[in-house]
Amino acid sequence: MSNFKVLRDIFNGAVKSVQPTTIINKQVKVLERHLWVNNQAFPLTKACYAVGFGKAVLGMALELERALGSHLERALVTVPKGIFHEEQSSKIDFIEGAKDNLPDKEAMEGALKIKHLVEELGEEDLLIVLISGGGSALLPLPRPPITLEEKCAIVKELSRSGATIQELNTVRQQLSLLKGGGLAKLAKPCRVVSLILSDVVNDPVDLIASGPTVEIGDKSADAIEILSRYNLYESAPISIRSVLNSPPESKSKDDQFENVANIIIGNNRIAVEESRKLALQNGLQCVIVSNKVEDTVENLSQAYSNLAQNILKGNLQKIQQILEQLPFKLEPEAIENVQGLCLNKPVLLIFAGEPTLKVTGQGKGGRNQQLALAVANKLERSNSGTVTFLSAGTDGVDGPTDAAGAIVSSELIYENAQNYLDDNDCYSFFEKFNNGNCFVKIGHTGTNVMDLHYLLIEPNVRRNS
Ligand SMILES: Nc1ncnc2c1ncn2[C@@H]1O[C@H](COP(=O)(O)OP(=O)(O)OP(=O)(O)O)[C@@H](O)[C@H]1O
Ligand SMILES: O=C(O)[C@H](O)CO
Repeated sequence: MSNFKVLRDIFNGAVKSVQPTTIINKQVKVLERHLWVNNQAFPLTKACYAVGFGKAVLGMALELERALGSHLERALVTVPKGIFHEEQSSKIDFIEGAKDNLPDKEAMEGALKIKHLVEELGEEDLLIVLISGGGSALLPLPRPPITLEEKCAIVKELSRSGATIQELNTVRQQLSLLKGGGLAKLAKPCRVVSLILSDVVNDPVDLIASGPTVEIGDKSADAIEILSRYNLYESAPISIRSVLNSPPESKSKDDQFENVANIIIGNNRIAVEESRKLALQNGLQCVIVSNKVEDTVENLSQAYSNLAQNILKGNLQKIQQILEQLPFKLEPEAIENVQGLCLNKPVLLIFAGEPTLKVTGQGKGGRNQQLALAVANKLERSNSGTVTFLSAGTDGVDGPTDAAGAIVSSELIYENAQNYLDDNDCYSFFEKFNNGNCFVKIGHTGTNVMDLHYLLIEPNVRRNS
C-alpha cells in the first residue's frame, strides 16, 4: 500500500531527526575551556566525568566524548540490552541492562558503579549526567531493605494497571536511592550538569528518568496514595511499605542542589516538526494537532476514528467538537488550522505523546499496537475515502515486543480484532494479519521522544467545496 510507505517514511525521518548525536552536536560546544549548553557556560577547570542512563545515552555519550576531547576523563553509561553494536571508546564504559525496559541485575550493577564513580568526585570536578527516557529502568538502586525483585514487580504492576508516567515515577523516586535527586546529592560537592532528552509531556525535569539530579523533597505520602489508588499498597511487600512510612532522613530541603543545572536539550517538538516537513514534501496538507497527548488508548482510538470519519464527511462542526473535547493541550490554532484544510484533498494530522493502557489480558503487545488495532476496529469502510493510521514509539520498542508499533487502513478488514484487543494480544494479531506487513519494526532506534500518531485521511469522492 503506497500510503503505508508514505507514513513509514515520514516516521523514519522523524526518528532520524531526534538522533542524540545530532542533538548533542547542535547544543553542546566546548570553547575556551568552557562547556557551552544553550548559552550557559560551565568552566572546565579540572577533570570532567560523565555518567548516563536511558535509551538515547549511547549516542549522547559518544558525541559528548567527541566534543570534550581530552577534557573527558571517564564516562560510565547504562544502555538498553540489544541497543549496543560496535561502538568503541577508550574512555566510555557501556553497560547493557534492563531487558524489556525492566530493571535487572545488570542495570543495578551499572547503577552501583555510577554511584561509586560520582561519590569519588571533588569540588573542582564537573560531572555531566546524560539522561533520556528509559533511564528509570537503567538506574535501579532500591532503598534497603527493598530488593530489586520487589521493586521491579511493583513497578511492572503499576505500569500494567494503566498508571501515568507521573504516577509511576513518583513511586519510583521514593523507592530508589538515586532517583528524585539522589544522584546529585551523592555527587556533591562536585558541579553537576544534566543534559536531558525529554520523553515526558511538558518536559518535567523532575519526572524524566525519575529526576535523579532534581530536588523533589519527600513525596512518600503521594506514593502511598498512588499505590492505594491502584490497589497495590496493601499487598505491597513489607519492605516497600516500611520505606514509604519511614522518616525522610536525608530527604530534607537544603542547599545540596545549588551546583546542579538541569537542561532540556531536546523533545518531541523536533520530531513533530520534521514529520510535518516531510508530509508537506510528500504533497500532503498537514496539521500538528498536539505534541502533548495523554489519554487512554480507548478514548484516543474513539476520538481518532471519529475525527477521520467526520473529516471524510466534511462535518466541520463535529470536527471542532471532537478536537475541543480532547483532554490534553492542543497546538495554538490547531482547531482553526484543521478547519481551514481543503477537505477534498489528502490531509495528515499529527499527534504525539504517551497514552496509557490498563493491561488486563494475557497476550503480547504494546500501547501503540493496541491503539492502531483499536482505531482500525472502529473505522467504518466508506465510499468517501480511505483512512490510514500509524502509531509507533520513537524508541523502536512498543511494550515487551520487537515492534515499534503498527499501521492500519480502513481498506482492510480486521476480523476478530476485538478478541485480540480484549486479551491485549495485538502483537499476535499483527503477526498473522496481512503477512505481518502492518508492523512498524525498526529495532532499537537509540533515541526516545515518546510516541507518534499519524492520521492520514484521503477523500476519493470530490465534494463541492
Ligand atoms: N500486552 C500488552 N498489550 C498492550 N500494551 C502493553 C502490553 N504489555 C505492556 N504494555 C504496555 O507497555 C507499556 C510499557 O512499555 P515500555 O516500558 O516500553 O514503555 P515506555 O513508556 O516506552 O517506556 P519508557 O517511557 O521508560 O521509555 C505500558 O504502557 C504497558 O501498559
Ligand atoms: O525512564 C523513565 O522514567 C521514563 O522513560 C520517563 O522518562
